[in-house]
Amino acid sequence: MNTTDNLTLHTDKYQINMMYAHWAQGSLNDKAVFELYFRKLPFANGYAAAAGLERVVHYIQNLKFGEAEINYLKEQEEGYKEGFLEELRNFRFTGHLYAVPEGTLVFPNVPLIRVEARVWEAQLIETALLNFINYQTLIMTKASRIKQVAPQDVLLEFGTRRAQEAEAAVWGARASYMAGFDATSNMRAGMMFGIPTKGTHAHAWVQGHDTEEEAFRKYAEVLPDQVTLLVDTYDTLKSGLPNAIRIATMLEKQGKRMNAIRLDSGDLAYLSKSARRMLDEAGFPYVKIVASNDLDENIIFNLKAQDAKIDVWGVGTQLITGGDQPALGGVYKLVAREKNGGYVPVIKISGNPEKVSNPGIKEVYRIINKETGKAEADYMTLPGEEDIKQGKRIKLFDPIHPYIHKYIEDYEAIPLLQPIFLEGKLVYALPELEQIRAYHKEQFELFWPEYLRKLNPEMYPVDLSTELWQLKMDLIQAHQA
Ligand SMILES: Nc1ncnc2c1ncn2[C@@H]1O[C@H](COP(=O)(O)OP(=O)(O)OP(=O)(O)O)[C@@H](O)[C@H]1O
Ligand SMILES: O=P(O)(O)OC[C@H]1O[C@H](OP(=O)(O)OP(=O)(O)O)[C@H](O)[C@@H]1O
Ligand SMILES: O=C(O)c1cccnc1
Repeated sequence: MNTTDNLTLHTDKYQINMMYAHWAQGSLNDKAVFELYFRKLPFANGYAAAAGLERVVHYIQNLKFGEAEINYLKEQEEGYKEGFLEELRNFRFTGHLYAVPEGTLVFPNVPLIRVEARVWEAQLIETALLNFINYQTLIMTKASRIKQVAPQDVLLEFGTRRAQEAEAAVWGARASYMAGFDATSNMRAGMMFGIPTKGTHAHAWVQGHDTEEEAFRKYAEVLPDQVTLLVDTYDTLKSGLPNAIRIATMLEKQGKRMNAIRLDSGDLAYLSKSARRMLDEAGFPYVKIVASNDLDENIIFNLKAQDAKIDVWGVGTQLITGGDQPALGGVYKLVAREKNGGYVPVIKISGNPEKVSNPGIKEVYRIINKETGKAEADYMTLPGEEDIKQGKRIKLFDPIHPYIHKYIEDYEAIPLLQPIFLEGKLVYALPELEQIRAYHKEQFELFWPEYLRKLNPEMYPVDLSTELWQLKMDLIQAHQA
């Protein structure tokens, strides 16, 4: 095996082949503009939470074809010529990259990233950008849904053992934390990102002793300030709880308080209520109840409806894998290309109206109604449009049914895309994780609850300016002709 930390070849072969063809026909320096966006929200949610930018920044900064990469390319059946490989030796990202900050609530068809670069730079990075943004945005959105059903409870990310490999585990842990999870069980994620870490113990600890009580006692002797006992190895109510209560009693004699018990099987509503009663009656109202076992936002919501007495939720598989939706379908599409010294907009036509791309380089604004303080729509324009910059009256209309429209005058237009790299130089100070978490939380204030609810949310409007809409119609017509 040839292991490598260099992600430059973390791309699809067709990107390299297109780069080669651009080199061969002499167009490698032509500029191109690509936008990354998704067309459909995951989990039938009303919003997604943007994530992945930090990983993108590190990736772009470290792009470099080293000798190992060049040698590997030499072995390929395509027979790439030496001149091309020589060009790759000098490769670095020299373009502009704009992005929506991590933690922003985002909606279908809004560009999350815009890349303006030499065509072969822009082409190379497509695969990795989609890989990072699709996964992290998916997991942050899932975590955000879970946070919504248990906003006051403690949420622990337990997914590593079921994650789609190691990098997914740590970046998924980070995405969960940004969405409002309180800690992760993954120590590497804790070390890499400064996320708080938490852990209880496994069934193996109990099975590895002669009795459950002995296992609990030994654990409490070694970690008296961190005692959370897993009570379901043999019989939750008949054995686990009475033994845990013995340990809580022992700890009190030492002037200490047991943290919690953990339930990991059975009817979590019934068991948590029974456990709460037993703990309270024994004089331990402060001992918390942790639950785990294939939880997701729907089960947690249901357990709360059943008045389950659970304070802390450990969520693994269903969070870190996306559960009911294993991938976000974000795409990266060419929207403009250099021709005769300027940019010309391009479009991708499809029989499915939702798949027809929005042409041209676009600015995206979140339109906030000043009277209500709430977001009215996201609004995409072509770069030169002045009305929005001067705060003049704009028309908001549904791009598929344009007769549905209204005008808005008293608004604030917040640009969503921030410059991250300009001419290859990083111009963006990556925010601290805590800042992203706080920013994500604030985002919810901007939206009416109808757009945010977990089940059957209203669709938040994503509109085109009249000029942009007209350009799209003209290009569709031109192609049909
Ligand atoms: N009261 C409840 N209401 C709804 N769902 C519940 C309730 N209690 C547990 N669940 C969920 O139902 C599922 C039960 O799965 P399963 O039958 O595999 O668990 P188990 O047999 O009790 O435990 P295990 O297989 O881990 O020993 C889990 O996803 C769990 O979170
Ligand atoms: O259920 P999740 O949401 O994925 O959370 C993580 C699970 O990992 C551990 O289980 P373990 O690997 O020991 O397997 P088991 O409990 O399913 O037998 C833990 O006890 C949780 O049940
Ligand atoms: O700390 C725990 O209880 C834990 C961690 C990972 C997976 N399951 C449980």
